[in-house]
Amino acid sequence: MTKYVELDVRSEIGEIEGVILHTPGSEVENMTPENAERALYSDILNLSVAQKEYKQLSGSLNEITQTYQVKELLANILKDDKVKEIVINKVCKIEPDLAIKGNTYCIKDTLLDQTAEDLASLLIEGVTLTRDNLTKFLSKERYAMRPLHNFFFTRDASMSLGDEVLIGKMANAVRDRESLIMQAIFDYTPGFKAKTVNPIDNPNMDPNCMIEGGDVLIAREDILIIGNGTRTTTQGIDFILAQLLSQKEEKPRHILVQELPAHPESFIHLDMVFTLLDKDKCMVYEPLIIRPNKYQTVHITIQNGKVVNIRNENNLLQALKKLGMELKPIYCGGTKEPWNQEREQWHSGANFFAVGPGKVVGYARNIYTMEEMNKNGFEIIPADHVISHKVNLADYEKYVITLEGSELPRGGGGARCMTMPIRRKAVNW
Ligand SMILES: NC(=[NH2+])NCCC[C@H](N)C(=O)O
Repeated sequence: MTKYVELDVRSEIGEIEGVILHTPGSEVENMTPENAERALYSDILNLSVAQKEYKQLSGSLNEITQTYQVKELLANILKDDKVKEIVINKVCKIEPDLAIKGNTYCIKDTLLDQTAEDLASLLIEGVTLTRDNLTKFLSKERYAMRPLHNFFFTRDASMSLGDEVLIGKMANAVRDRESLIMQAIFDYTPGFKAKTVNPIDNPNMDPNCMIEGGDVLIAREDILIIGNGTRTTTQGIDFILAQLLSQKEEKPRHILVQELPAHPESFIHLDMVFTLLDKDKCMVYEPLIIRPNKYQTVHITIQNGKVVNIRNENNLLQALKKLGMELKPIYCGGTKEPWNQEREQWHSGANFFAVGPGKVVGYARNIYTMEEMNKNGFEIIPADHVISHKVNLADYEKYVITLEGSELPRGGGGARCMTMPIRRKAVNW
């Protein structure tokens, strides 16, 4: 690592100055139809195609900003034997079978014996079960320690909020090790300056507390928009609320909560139905965000360490407008056919990652969404043209860099889900 980075993220759209990625590896293929659901997948990805598409994301982001890879960051901190021991002990705390001597899955000593690089790979890709006794031979499990199938969605297990990093309290145990790794990276990487906040360190944490980064959007320095659904519970949002209250700021701050449907699974996070694109534009899945429906929008105002108001709003856009943020919605799947809206939302068509105001990354396959973006002044630029320097991004005021996206969306997310920003420039509102 070359320079010292102070974490600082106070919007969704400020010019990006650093982002954490994880290139998908063998962990995304290592599942069977039987356990794909347990892995939180609707299908099994083809790794070579997924990696080719992923290169479009990482390659174009490399042209724009400093990128970091989880595996390299992890290997780097594990070089310190003390950190290595702390990390392994923490992993064994959340996956106790790994440390119980005589237990089928006990591999703690094997983990301790690894070099930093190998350990980093094993912690992400998993450790297969050595079938050296009858129980292990007959076991239906392939892994002693399971792969982290979802880690290329780096958005979810940790989130930058100002100069702090909130560690995700994952809804599913299969993703818990991701949070642990991200916290270790922020706590021990000498080149990062960031304070981590982890709900599980709070002795009074509500057992129902769940928070994932796909649900937490920073609209403006004083406005958080948080999805409430299968991945982030009301208790999780109350944890964030309590954090903000403890800062006792004089200036009012706002949390807008958007309730999400539990089905289909493409509604898992708020960023699958709503993302910010520019100072005055956002991407919406219209049936949920704009059209009247039973899913509530709640506005919480806090000031001087107190909740001064909590009320229902008609919808997210109206609530934002009252706070002085008037956003023009661009429709995922176009304006005409609910059929196309549904299809493109399913393929993460609403999930855009902003590298600056009016400069975003998304999937090319969602052609009706792209048509709408184009109508709204965004130039459509294939990632390959950025990587091969066929275009100069500085020539465009507003653009979408497009990733092919036939394989990656089958993992259940898009460009925003695959990026964990750690630093953005202030927005000149
Ligand atoms: N921020 C997001 N929308 N992330 C998508 C994560 C998808 C992943 N398969 C999961 O179920 O956890």
